[in-house]
Amino acid sequence: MTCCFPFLFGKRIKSSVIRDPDIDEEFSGIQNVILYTYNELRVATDDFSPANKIGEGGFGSVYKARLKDGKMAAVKVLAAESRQGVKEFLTEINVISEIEHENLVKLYGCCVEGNHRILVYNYLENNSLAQTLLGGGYSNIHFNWQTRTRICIGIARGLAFLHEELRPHIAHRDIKASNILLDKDLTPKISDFGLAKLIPANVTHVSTRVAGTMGIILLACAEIKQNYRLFCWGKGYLAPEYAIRGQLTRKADIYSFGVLLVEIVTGRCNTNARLPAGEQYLIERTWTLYEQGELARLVDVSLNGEFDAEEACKFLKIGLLCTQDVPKFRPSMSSVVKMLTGEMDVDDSKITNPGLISDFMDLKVGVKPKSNVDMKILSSYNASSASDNQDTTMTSAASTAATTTFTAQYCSP
Ligand SMILES: Nc1ncnc2c1ncn2[C@@H]1O[C@H](COP(=O)(O)OP(=O)(O)OP(=O)(O)O)[C@@H](O)[C@H]1O
Repeated sequence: MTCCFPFLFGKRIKSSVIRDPDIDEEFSGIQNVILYTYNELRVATDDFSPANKIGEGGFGSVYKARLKDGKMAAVKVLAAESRQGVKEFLTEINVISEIEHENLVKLYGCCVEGNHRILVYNYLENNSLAQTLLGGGYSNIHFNWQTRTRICIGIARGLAFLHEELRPHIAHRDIKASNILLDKDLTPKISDFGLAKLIPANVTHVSTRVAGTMGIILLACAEIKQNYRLFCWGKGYLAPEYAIRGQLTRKADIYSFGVLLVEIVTGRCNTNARLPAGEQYLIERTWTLYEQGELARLVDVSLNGEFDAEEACKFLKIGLLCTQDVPKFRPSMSSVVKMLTGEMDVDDSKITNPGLISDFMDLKVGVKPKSNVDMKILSSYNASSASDNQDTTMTSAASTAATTTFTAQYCSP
C-alpha cells in the first residue's frame, strides 16, 4: 500500500516539516490535525471488528477505537464511493480542524494512507439523539424537560457559531437527529462536518448538489425521456428550496434545525407513516395544532406532564418560525438562541405557514401522486462540478453510491 505522507505519520501536522511543495500547500494553515497510520487505527479498532462498529452513515462506517494514548475515539471510515481525492479530503480537514466549540464534535485527526480516507473524532459516550430520544424506547436515558431545553439551546449555539461567528460562514447542510451526539453529561455536539462547505461571506447562497440524507431527489430518467418524475421523500429535514433547487443558504440549516427542535419537544420523528394521515408529518401537524391554539398537545407524553407548558409551546413556535416556507422569514440562529434562552420574545404575528412536502408536491408537479413505492435509492451524487450550479443538478440520475431508503412518490410530469 502506498503511503502519501510517510514522514508525517503519528505526528501533529506542521507545515514546516513538509518538503513536497504540493503537499506543503495542502497542509499550509493546518496546525492541529494528527495524521494517523492505517495500522494505528486498525489496532485501535481491533482490526475494525464488527463488535466495535457503532454506526453506519451514508458515507461509511463508524468504529469505536482506543487510541495509543488511551483516549477513546470514533473512527469514520469513508466508503469507497465517497472517498475524495487527497486534495478535497485535506480541504475538508482544514475546515474541520480549525473549528472548536462546546457544541461541535472535535476532530482529532485523519488517515490519508493509500486509498484510505478516515476521520478520527472525539468519542461521544451517549450516542445520537436519533438513537436515544427518538430511538423508540431503546435507550435508558430519560430526557426530562430541563435536559431537552439544554440540548436545544446547545445545538442552536453550535449552529449559530458555524453560521455567524466563523469566517467564512459555514452551512452544515445535514442537520438532523443522527448528527447530534451526546457526551457523558448529555451536552449536545453537532457532528458530521464532512458535508459542510464554506460559504463566502459575500455570497448569499450557492446552488449545489444535495448532500447527505436526501429529503427529496428529483430524478428524470433518460430512458423514459423525462416523462416521469420520481419524487422521493426521505426524513424530511430538508428545506424545500434546498431539496428542490439545491439552493444552499444558512436558512436551509435553520429549517432543518426547526424540524429537529420540534422533534426534541415532541419526542417523535418528523415523519411517521404509521400515524393517521394528517399526523404523519410533524411540521404539518404542528402547524395545524398551532392554528387551533393547541400546541401543548404535541409535547412528549413521556414527560408525564412534567414540563413548563409555556416554554414548550414557545419552543414549538420557534420551530415553526424556523421552518417557514419563505427562507428570508426564518430567523437567524443567533436570534433563535436568544428566543430559546428568553433574551428575545417570540412574536406570534411573524409565524407564517411552513414549507411542507404536500404543498410543494402540488405546486411543483401539479398532479397528485399516482402511487407510493418503497425503493432503495442510491444517493450521494458525484455530480460533476459543471452541474453543481445548475438547478437541474438533481434531475441527473447521476452517479449513486450510498444506500438510503426513501418512500418515493411516482408522478406524471
Ligand atoms: N464522535 C462520535 N462518537 C460516538 N458515536 C459516533 C460518533 N460519530 C458517529 N457516531 C455514531 O455513528 C453513527 C453514524 O454516524 P454518521 O455521521 O456516519 O452517519 P449518520 O449521521 O447516521 O448518517 P449520514 O451519513 O446519512 O449523515 C451515528 O449516528 C452515531 O451513532
